[in-house]
Amino acid sequence: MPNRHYDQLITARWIITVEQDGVILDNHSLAISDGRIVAILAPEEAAGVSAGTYLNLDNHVLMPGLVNLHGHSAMTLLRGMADDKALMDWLQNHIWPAEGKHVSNAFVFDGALLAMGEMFRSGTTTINDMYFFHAAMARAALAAGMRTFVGCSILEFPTVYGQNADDYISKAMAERSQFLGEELVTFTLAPHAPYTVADDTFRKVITLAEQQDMLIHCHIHETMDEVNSGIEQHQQRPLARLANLGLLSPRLIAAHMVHLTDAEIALVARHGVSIAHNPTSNMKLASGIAPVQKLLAAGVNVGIGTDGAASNNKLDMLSETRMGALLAKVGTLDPTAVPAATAIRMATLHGARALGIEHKVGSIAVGKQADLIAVDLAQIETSPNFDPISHIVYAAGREQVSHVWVNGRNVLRERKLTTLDEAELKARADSWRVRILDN
Ligand SMILES: CSC[C@H]1O[C@@H](n2cnc3c(O)ncnc32)[C@H](O)[C@@H]1O
Ligand SMILES: [Zn+2]
Repeated sequence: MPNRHYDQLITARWIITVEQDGVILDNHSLAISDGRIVAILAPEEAAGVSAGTYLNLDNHVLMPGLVNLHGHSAMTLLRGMADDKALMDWLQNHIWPAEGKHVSNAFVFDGALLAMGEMFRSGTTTINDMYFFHAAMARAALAAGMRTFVGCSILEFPTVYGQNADDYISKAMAERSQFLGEELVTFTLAPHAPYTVADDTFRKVITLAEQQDMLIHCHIHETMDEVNSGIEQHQQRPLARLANLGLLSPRLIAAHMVHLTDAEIALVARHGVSIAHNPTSNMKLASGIAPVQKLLAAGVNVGIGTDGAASNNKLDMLSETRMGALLAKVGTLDPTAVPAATAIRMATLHGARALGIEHKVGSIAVGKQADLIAVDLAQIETSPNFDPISHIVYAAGREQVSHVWVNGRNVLRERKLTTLDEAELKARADSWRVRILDN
């Protein structure tokens, strides 16, 4: 092999590529140039290579960055405000009133930066978000250096951000136009849920998404109440209503999908819908257990999300991956449901596939962007180490995430954020706490 020069050479004790379940590369190196993985080198190949920087991760797993497939980043500022409630009580009596008083450009910017700090420190490199004040969210993404899908919320009723569905849509498209061409930022259309969005609006969203080639991100079948009240109001289950409207397609990311019949699982499989599974939020709001094992068996692309920090209350994709594996087992009484390698694949490649960026991120392969994380396994909590894949899912904590790169840029180094000021993030969060308590 010719003695090539690369920007960075990262050598790790173990590399989990996620290209093939269960495969681990020992003591291999990744050569990175211009933010991309340009070579995966065996020890003897790496010996003669030169690079701008060298990093040896002797006790670490190097793996693709985690893709958080459903979140509301700015809701970090409402963390711990309303716990131990069911979804509708939580939303209508606590969260929506608080959002009505406090959400603004500044709230979204500060809350999103706080979220990104927390997400980097737990190994997330991509967030698929949905909230309000999208330009503030996009500015936060660029400041932090996080790959971000900015979901533009659409509802029928007024909030601090919009008056009605048309207003939400026109604001979304105007804000999107300011960020076209930004590699890290992609806008999506986010009709909130079947119970807050009318048929005509769903039709407009479908047309616009097709015209502008945008993804659609929507909460669907999160609770039994949602399904039952949908039947009362529309004489059909919400998913059937959405299918009749033409919403089901590969551009749809359906968040939650907890309550599904076997026929509905076949329906979403047939239409190529992706699902964002949010195990902790579904447990905490007592929404139920999504039929993940059946969905995977039917060929549905299921990724993992945290939901917002007001319903989780962590933005910790490593822990969420563990929860996804555990909840599948308890939900089916089958310990083989969602094994560790599958859980990792869901948290990485499946998320990337849902977002249409599987060709760029989600696994470690030559040609992909260097969205990577390193997890230090030389800790008491992960000793002894028979199987790094097992440890990533079942034993390691987010405290063990040592390094994170997005597009080859090192945004977390030895657990220190490089693009964000930790003291400033905490100070701003606390000043929001004071403001919220005063009102
Ligand atoms: C359209 S996104 C913003 C909107 O959604 C609310 N929200 C946060 N978490 C959930 C959830 O799990 N189900 C339904 N709605 C949720 C958030 O508070 C915003 O108002
Ligand atoms: Zn949500």
